[in-house]
Amino acid sequence: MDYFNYHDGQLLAEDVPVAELAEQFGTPLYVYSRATLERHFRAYDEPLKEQPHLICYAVKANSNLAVLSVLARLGAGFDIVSGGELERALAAGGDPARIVFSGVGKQPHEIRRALEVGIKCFNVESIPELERLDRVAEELGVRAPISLRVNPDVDPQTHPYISTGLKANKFGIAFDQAVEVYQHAASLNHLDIIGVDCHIGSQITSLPPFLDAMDRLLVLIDQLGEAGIQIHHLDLGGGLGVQYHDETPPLPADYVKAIRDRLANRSLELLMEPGRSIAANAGILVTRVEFLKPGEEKDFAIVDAAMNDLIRPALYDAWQNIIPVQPRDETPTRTYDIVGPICETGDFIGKHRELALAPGDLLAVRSAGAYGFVMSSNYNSRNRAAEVMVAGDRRYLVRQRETYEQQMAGEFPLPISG
Ligand SMILES: Cc1ncc(COP(=O)(O)O)c(C=O)c1O
Ligand SMILES: N[C@@H](CCCC[NH3+])C(=O)O
Repeated sequence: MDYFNYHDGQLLAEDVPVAELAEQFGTPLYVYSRATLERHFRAYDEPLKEQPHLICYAVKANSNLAVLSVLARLGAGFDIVSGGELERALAAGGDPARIVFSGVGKQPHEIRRALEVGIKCFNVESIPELERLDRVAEELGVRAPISLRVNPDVDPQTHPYISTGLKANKFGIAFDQAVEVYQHAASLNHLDIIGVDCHIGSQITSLPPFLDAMDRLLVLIDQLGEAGIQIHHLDLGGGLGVQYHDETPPLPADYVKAIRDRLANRSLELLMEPGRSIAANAGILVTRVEFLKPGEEKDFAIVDAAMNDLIRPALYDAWQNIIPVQPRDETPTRTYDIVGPICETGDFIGKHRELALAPGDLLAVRSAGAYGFVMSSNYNSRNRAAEVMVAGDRRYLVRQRETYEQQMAGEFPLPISG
C-alpha cells in the first residue's frame, strides 16, 4: 500500500496535489512519500519485535539523503556497496554500528574508511577480499568484523540480470567451499567472524527461493559450529519483489513470519537488506507530455522524462504503471508508446498504454522510488531531475534539479590551438 491516490479527480502524493508539485518544482520530478517509506520499513521491523534483528535498508535502491534520514530515525541500519554510500548513510545520521558493507570489489580506501568509522560487518565475497581486509585491518591496528556471502545456488526465478544467487553469478562464495573459506578466514589474525550472509537476487515474487536459501544457510551454520566457528548473525540479504503490474509478491510480514518460525530455537541475530520493497512504491516520477505524435503504426506521446531519468524499462524491459495526474473524462483513449526525447529507439518509459492525453498533460510513472533516480545519468547531457519528499500536506525539495553548470563542473576545456 502507498499514499499516492486520486481524490476529487486528481492524483495526490499524501495530501499534496501532484500537479501543484509539478508546477512548483518543474518536471521531470521524483516525488517520494515519507509515510509510505515509514510504513514499509515498519512492515519488516515490527513483526520482529521479539527476535534480535536489524533491518539494513539497501542504500542502492534510493540513496537520497532525505530518504536515508527518514529510515535512520526509525532505527534502520544500512546495507552499502561503496564508499559513496557509506558517506551518504553517515551524512543522513546513520549509525555506523548498524552498517553492513556488501559488494564484490571493495577498494582499500573504502575498507579503511569503513573500519575507521566502525561498521557492523563486511559481507565478504572472495578469498582475495578476505586477505585485503585482513591487511588493511592490520595497517590500522584493528580487527575487521566479517561474514561470508555464501551462494546457496537457488533459482530465484527473476530476471537474469538481477538474479545473484546462482553458481553462474559473480557473487558470493560457493556453498560447497564455504566451510573451508571460513576456516581460512579464522586463520587470519585481524578478522572476527561474526556472521553468514546471502542475497539471491531482486524482485523475487515468491517465498520458496528465500526459504530454501535460508535452510541451506542454517545447515552451514551448524556445520561451522561443529568446526568450532560460532556464528552470531544470519543476514538474508534483500530481494523481496513489489507489485509493478500483476505480480503478487508476498507481504514483508508473511516473509518475516516464515523466517521467525525457522529461527525460534536459535540464538541468532537476523539481518535483512531490503531495498526495493521499502522504496519502490514510495516514489513516482512525474513527467509532462510535450507532443502527441501519430505514427504510421502507432501513436507516440513524447514526454519530458527519458531513459536517463528512468532506465528500468530500457534496461530490463521493465513495466511500470503510467497514470494521468488529472484524468480526462471527455477525451477518447488511444494506445500510446510513452517515449522520451533521447536519441535512442530504446528510450521508452512504457509501451502500448491506453490513455486519454493532450499535450501539456502530466503523467505519473508509479513504483519509481527504487532504482529510479539512483540509476539516472546525464546521457544526452540532460540534467538530472529534482526530488521532492511529501509528508502529509508538507513538501520538501530534497534535491535540486541539476544545472548545466553543475554537469560541467570539474571538466576543463583542452587548449588545442598551436
Ligand atoms: C547485497 C544486496 N543486498 C540487498 C540488495 C537489495 O535488493 P532489493 O532491492 O531487491 O531488496 C541488493 C540488490 O539486489 C544486493 O545486491
Ligand atoms: N537495478 C535493478 C535491481 C538490481 C538490484 C541490485 N542488486 C532494478 O531496477 O530492478
